[in-house]
Amino acid sequence: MPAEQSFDVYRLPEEHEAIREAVREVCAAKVAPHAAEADETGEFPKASYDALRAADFHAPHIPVEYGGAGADALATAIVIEEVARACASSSLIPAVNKLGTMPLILAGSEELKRKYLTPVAAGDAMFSYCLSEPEAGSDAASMTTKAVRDGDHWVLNGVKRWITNAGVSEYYTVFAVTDPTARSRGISAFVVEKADAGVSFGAPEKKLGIKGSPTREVYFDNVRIPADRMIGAEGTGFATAMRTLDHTRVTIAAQAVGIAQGALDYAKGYIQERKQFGKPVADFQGIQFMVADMGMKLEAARQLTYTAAGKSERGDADLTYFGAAAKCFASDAAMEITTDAVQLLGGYGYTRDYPVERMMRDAKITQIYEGTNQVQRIVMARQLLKG
Ligand SMILES: CCCCCCCC(=O)SCCNC(=O)CCNC(=O)[C@H](O)C(C)(C)COP(=O)(O)OP(=O)(O)OC[C@H]1O[C@@H](n2cnc3c(N)ncnc32)[C@H](O)[C@@H]1OP(=O)(O)O
Repeated sequence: MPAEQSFDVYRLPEEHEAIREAVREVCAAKVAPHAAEADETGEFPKASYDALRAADFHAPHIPVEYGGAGADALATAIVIEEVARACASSSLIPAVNKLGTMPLILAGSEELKRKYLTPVAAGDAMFSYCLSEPEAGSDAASMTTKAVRDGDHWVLNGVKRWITNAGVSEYYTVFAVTDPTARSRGISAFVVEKADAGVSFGAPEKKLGIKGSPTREVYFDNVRIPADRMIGAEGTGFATAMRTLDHTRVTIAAQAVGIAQGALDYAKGYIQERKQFGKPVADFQGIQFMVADMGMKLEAARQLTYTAAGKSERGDADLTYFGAAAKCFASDAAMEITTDAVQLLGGYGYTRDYPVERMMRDAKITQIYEGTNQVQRIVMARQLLKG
């Protein structure tokens, strides 16, 4: 291969860099200014949603045939990363729209896809994902929400917990037991609408971070839905849930990378301004070593995330491993980097007058949701050790 061509190996395509620039511009103007307020008030950042929707970044992964932007998994990760760099709560908008719709994209009928993906692409509806329950978190297959067949309908009863955008989303992918004797093979997936009779929501959770992203319980009280709202075949719901997470754990990794980048960017500016002992604190080698470690961990996390995104886009056989590895590594890195950013700002970093304590609180959830990092290690080890 000619020498000049070899420089094109292993770097982002130009169109992906262009997407990053476009998202960054929208976020600087219309998302970042509301980040502190969303954190302070705990209110859904409607201004961010409107700005993302206007630029088609609210659900960029939806395929073109359903009216979406048709962004590939890497482009979607970059959108989420850049929104998270400005406001982690707002990054849950494109991330959860992908999480909620991925079961449909992977396993739904053409009719269901057309009916439900199109309004999400248009920005007229959002989609949430209902897997966890009060007693079924890491052990997702132990869920007890039931769906019982009644003629041409299914009737759902149960409670889902930790549901992002609950109450704001119009649509919900709900996993429910259709055969209690078959554990994971007795779980099926359904589309439920907020407007369906018997659907209601709990009080907003009082959280440490991502405060602008609503997290509530969802209650199903004799919710009667048409049988054609089942996603895929009966009994395939758990596998669909896991396949979905293989793809969307990459988006959590991207969110973690974005939060960490936001914290590093802020801390870099601060230490060059802040003077102690007669010079900027950035001139001290102890501080320089901290910044170097932060940058190094961040770039390693980003590279693993983008590699996993490529595998998500292609549907590679080792996506399960890479999705878990990227989510686990990037979220641990984000926690370390944001904590160090607070340290670099000293007492100021510990106050709400500066954004890094928010970023540190926001980073914490990335080690927990879409499977704790302990679950990610179970997933990775099983993949590494399988025959
Ligand atoms: C406060 C802030 C808000 C918080 C918001 C939180 C929102 C969320 O995070 S939603 C999701 C959170 N939950 C999770 O991530 C769940 C974590 N748990 C898991 O991932 C799984 O339960 C896990 C990995 C522990 C494995 O569970 P386990 O019960 O041992 O299942 P396992 O025996 O491996 O698999 C069962 C079946 O599923 C299939 N399966 C498992 N993984 C996959 C996969 N990746 N792809 C396809 N099929 C799969 C298996 O092949 C098996 O099928 P079969 O019975 O036909 O052989």
